[in-house]
Amino acid sequence: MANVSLEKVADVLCFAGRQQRFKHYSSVLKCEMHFSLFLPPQAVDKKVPLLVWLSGLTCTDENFVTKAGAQHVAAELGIAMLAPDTSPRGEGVPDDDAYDAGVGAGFYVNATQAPWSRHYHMYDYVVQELPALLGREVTALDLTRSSIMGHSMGGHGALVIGLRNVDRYRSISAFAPICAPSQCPWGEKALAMYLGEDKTQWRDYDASLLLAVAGPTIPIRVDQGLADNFLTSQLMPETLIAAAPEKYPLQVFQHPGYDHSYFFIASFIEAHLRFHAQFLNL
Ligand SMILES: N[C@@H](CCC(=O)N[C@@H](CSC=O)C(=O)NCC(=O)O)C(=O)O
Repeated sequence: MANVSLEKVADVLCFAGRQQRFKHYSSVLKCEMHFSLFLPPQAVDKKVPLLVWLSGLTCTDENFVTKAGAQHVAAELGIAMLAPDTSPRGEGVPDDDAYDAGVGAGFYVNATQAPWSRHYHMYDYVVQELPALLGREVTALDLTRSSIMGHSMGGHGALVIGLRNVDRYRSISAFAPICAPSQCPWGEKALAMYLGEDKTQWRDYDASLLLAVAGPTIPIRVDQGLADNFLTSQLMPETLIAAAPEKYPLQVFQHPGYDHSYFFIASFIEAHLRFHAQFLNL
């Protein structure tokens, strides 16, 4: 493996914990990447569990850190939070002019189609490379206690990654997730571009299709604003609800008046952290 050492580029006191940012070379993505990590105050003298946040289209690792207001609850609950970037970036990484493709829009897949397949392996980056790196370099983390959450494209990523790795994550939550990417314009465009036109190759990245055949159950919480302008065209929570096997532990909360923004996320992030804490702090 190439150089895997971490360079700390920011470290700020926040609710008695540390809000940190790191730079490293990713051998999976073949470029330099940044990620953000919040360590709660409890990490000073014991190992703490990890909650992974996956952001949506156009985001970097910093949107969640600066807009969601999650640190005060994470500090209280003793939970670390990891926010990766949303795609590979930098010189030589292919991009697209549109906001919903290429840089900032990695869709948490392993691309198989040129030119994307050289760098766009966000699934492996989140599931394999980052946990391995953190396990080696951040001794305060207890990675046997991990959960995953996200927003929109990142909600899709959290559902897909959690459902495909039930042995690694204890719970999943999502804000306004893309629930059926095989059937909505954002998903159809991205999956065709990254995985090709053969829709059988898309199944492993469609949360509704994965949930329909879910074996071991992993608790899921979804929150959706009803004034979200992407609700009917892109997100389709009704497809996820319909796909859930009977008695599956899926909770979906609908909120009149809330839109797709980080103001919605900030309004309910505490509920998500407390949901995950039930499983992480066992
Ligand atoms: N620019 C686009 C919409 C972009 C957008 O809304 N991005 C969301 C995530 S959407 C799904 O993945 C986001 O989180 N933006 C960053 C932020 O800080 O708000 C358009 O104009 O339609």
